[in-house]
Amino acid sequence: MYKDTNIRSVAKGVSWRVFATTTTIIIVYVFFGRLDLAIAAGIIETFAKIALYWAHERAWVKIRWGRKKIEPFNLWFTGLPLSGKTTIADAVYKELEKLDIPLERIDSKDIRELIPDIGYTREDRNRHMHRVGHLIKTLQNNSISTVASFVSPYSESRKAIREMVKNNVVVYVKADIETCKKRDYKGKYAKALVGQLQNFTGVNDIYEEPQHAEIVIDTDKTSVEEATKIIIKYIKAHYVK
Ligand SMILES: Nc1ncnc2c1ncn2[C@@H]1O[C@H](COP(=O)(O)OS(=O)(=O)O)[C@@H](OP(=O)(O)O)[C@H]1O
Ligand SMILES: Nc1ncnc2c1ncn2[C@@H]1O[C@H](COP(=O)(O)OP(=O)(O)O)[C@@H](O)[C@H]1O
Repeated sequence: MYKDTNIRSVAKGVSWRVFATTTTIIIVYVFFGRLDLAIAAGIIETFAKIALYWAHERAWVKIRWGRKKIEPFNLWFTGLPLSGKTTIADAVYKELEKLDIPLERIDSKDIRELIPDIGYTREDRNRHMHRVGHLIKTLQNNSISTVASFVSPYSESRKAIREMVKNNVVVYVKADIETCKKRDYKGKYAKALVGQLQNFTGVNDIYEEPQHAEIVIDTDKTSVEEATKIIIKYIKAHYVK
């Protein structure tokens, strides 16, 4: 959130004066044909109206009436490991930053570093999701929208998130399991496939496909750029008008 400072109000007063006073000088000159009168009117007006503009602007800063609270949304990226959640969510976040709305990026790796003692059993993941939901809810209370990316493989935890937060937009980042294995730059599938990782989604744990996702991105057919455009278009149509 940003707050208009005093100096900004003064700068606005000065910049507006350049336009407005030039107009006044032209009008006086056109009507009276006297340049001395036009310049005198311009000088008096400049000083008087910068002060009046500043007072008017600062009074309006204090008035709440007519202000609309920004409605926060939560973009929730779900999908198999290496389906492309982080890549697309990062690109979307970068675009959303340009809209100048209060925004936070929440990625599974950051949260798992923040809350390290959590595993990958169904119970642990659901507990983890509940904490993340609480975090998003707290941010939303301060009008902060979120771009969150988590495997979130179980329908019950996605349902819990939907119930906890406002304006939840589920983006199902879809990729064939074979595609994900090929994208394994983290070496996680390789480890899971030889039994070094337990409860690894897609190998020895299930991924329950979302049935009611607002947006589905098939990354086998859709590029990161195209996916970003689709998601930004949705957000602009529904939340940032
Ligand atoms: N069993 C197991 N052991 C070790 N590492 C694992 C395991 N399962 C998943 N992963 C990796 O952790 C990432 C998933 O974490 P998430 O917090 O998104 O999962 S969840 O939403 O709580 O289900 C996920 O990372 P991403 O590739 O970023 O999705 C996985 O690479
Ligand atoms: N269409 C696509 N959408 C998203 N990622 C893609 C796509 N095509 C290839 N990739 C690659 O797949 C990998 C996905 O990794 P990442 O975004 O970390 O996945 P996740 O967060 O789901 O584990 C990246 O290396 C990315 O460049």
